[in-house]
Amino acid sequence: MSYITIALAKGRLADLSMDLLEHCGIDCSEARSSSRKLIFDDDNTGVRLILVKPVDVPTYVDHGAADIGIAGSDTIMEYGGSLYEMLDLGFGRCRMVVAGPDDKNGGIIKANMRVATKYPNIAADYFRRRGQTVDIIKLNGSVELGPLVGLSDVIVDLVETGSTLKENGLHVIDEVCQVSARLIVNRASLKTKHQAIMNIVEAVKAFVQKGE
Ligand SMILES: Nc1ncnc2c1ncn2[C@@H]1O[C@H](COP(=O)(O)OP(=O)(O)OP(=O)(O)O)[C@@H](O)[C@H]1O
Ligand SMILES: O=P(O)(O)OC[C@H]1O[C@H](OP(=O)(O)OP(=O)(O)O)[C@H](O)[C@@H]1O
Repeated sequence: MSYITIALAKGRLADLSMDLLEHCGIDCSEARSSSRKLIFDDDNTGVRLILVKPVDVPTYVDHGAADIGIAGSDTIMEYGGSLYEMLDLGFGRCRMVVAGPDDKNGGIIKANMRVATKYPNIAADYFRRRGQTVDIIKLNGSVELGPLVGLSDVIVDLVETGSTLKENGLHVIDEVCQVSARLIVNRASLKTKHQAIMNIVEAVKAFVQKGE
């Protein structure tokens, strides 16, 4: 059987992504309940789900190992590549910000600042557009530690409730962009499996629009 493969992010987007697909008739029950398995076939719909690290969803889709992916716009933007971004799914909403120990007025922005971030491409692009030379330090988590231990002057990271910043004495200096989950499609798959992919895209779109 030739499946349509959908890459889903493990972690905080997983449940909402599976809710969405289940509303579109795709069985996610095994993917929800299984602990270590990574690949799940629904023979009724011809959909294969694969579970990957959130940051890797664009990689699987860009290389054609998945036809469709659901990922945060932060990871899609950071990856770059030539993916089709088909839908804003409206969940996983947060903001990408520059934050530091001083607020807007005090935090601005000395020459040759050190910027800690999980998003080196987005951060570099933001400061390049401001005409500012910075030193980017790539981290993989707990980014808020950077300014607290003298690793960096500021961070570029996600803020949702603001409690991580607050509990670490950091303030938003500027917003880089809004973030939400997106449905992405491999360029070649959209040509070679057009109808099957558009059936899924249209079903997801109808469900998302109903919730708006
Ligand atoms: N408060 C938040 N913090 C981080 N990401 C959020 C938040 N709210 C929504 N998101 C979205 O959820 C996506 C996945 O986040 P998640 O924390 O599951 O993965 P991750 O940060 O890559 O973690 P890990 O490295 O532990 O796998 C992010 O890329 C972002 O689009
Ligand atoms: O504004 P808040 O609601 O506090 O959410 C923001 C925090 O959540 C994310 O971290 P995550 O939980 O993914 O952990 P990480 O440090 O390992 O990236 C993000 O990187 C912030 O640290």
